[in-house]
Amino acid sequence: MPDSLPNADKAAARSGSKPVRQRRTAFGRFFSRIFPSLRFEGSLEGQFRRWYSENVRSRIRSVIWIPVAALLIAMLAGGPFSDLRAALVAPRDQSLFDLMRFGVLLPSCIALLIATYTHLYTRWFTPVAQVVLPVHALCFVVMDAFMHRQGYSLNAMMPLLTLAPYFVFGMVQAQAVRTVALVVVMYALGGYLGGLDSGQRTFDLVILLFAAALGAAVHYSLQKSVRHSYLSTQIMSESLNRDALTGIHNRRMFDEHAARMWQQAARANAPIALLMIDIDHFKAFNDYGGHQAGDACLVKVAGVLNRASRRPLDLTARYGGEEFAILLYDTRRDRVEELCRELHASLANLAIAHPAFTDNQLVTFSIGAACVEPQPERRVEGLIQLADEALYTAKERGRNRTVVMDREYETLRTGTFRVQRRSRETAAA
Ligand SMILES: Nc1nc2c(ncn2[C@@H]2O[C@H](COP(=O)(O)OP(=O)(O)OP(=O)(O)O)[C@@H](O)[C@H]2O)c(=O)[nH]1
Repeated sequence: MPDSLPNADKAAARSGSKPVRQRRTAFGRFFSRIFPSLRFEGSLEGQFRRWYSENVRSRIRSVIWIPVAALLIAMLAGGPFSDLRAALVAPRDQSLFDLMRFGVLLPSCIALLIATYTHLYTRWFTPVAQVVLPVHALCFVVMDAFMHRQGYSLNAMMPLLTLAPYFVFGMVQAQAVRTVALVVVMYALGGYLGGLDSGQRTFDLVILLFAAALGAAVHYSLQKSVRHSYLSTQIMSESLNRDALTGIHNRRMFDEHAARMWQQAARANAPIALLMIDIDHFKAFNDYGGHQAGDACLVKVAGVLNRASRRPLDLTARYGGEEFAILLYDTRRDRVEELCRELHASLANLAIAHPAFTDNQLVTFSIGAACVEPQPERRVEGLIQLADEALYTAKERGRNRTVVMDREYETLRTGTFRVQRRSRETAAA
């Protein structure tokens, strides 16, 4: 898919529908040239947002504690410390003021704070904060107008509230800009309804818009660098788990995934299957066709095998050299046998000629499959050993075939197969 396509067109191309032409104004085109969209393609954007919001969770929590603590102190000061309150904030009619502070600001801050400690945070925090912050803006401007009439000013709170969506609440650029726009609209509306002096209102709005624009520019460049480092970390960890030649998962990923799947299956009483696949006579392929042709053959075989692991928990990996492994979760013997037949047929369809044979013989592979129900007292090494033994048997029986083992697992003793294999090799020699 060409990189020059806009995101919407790429998504449309993937889904097979007609591309949606985005109509942009000249200003929109000019703006997007200066600030290109930071959004990632497809599911990566969702992954990034989840990662980012988890990353800023504790920071958000610590910051919300500040207004919660301040408002709780102010509330206490209204009871046993009323003289102190009179000395600090002295509006004569407290009822509206207290309604805003203790009826709206304090409960909503506490709700947000609690959310940061629970599982609700992931799904609900940002949408709720996008509503709560403009409501706070409305409260502040009403309090502002009230304080003005009393001869006090609260203006400093508004620029802080305008910057909070960018730098405190862990929102991505579009969410923060939408929230800040609402904060400014609420301020203008609240200031008008609250009867704030029009000169003061205009001055405050200019300050707010300035803070909003400055915040957006700084947030944009911060987001750019955060996204950049996220992407490099993602690419690095992906390449750590991928085989450089074939692009499928590598041995390292296989080992990690096998151990995790084993534990999961033991907990869920689910059967799992491991297929070990080894290309037949591959040394001869290299010797006659050359290493480059051998590499190309490995890539094609990996492509065939990779199609076998479509479900989320299944995995195809290059186990080493010309050997591959497929792990299948919750899969029984009959399905394994069917899948192995399909794999042999798919490879035959590719019709890769074997250069070592003159009679048009094609490249084939042998499959050793192990089907077991993991038990806590057993280890995943037993599964690998059983599949390995099945593969060895398939080779021994003439190659280009599948051998499935399952009951042997009951009597499996780690290490014994290798001993048996060696003694068989000695007897054959
Ligand atoms: N081209 C290429 N060859 C590789 C690669 N990794 C391993 N090999 C070759 O794979 C061959 C494996 O040969 P053997 O283990 O003797 O097995 P075989 O010839 O396939 O014999 P059987 O498995 O018994 O059918 C060796 O010649 C390795 O050099 C690779 O990345 N590229």
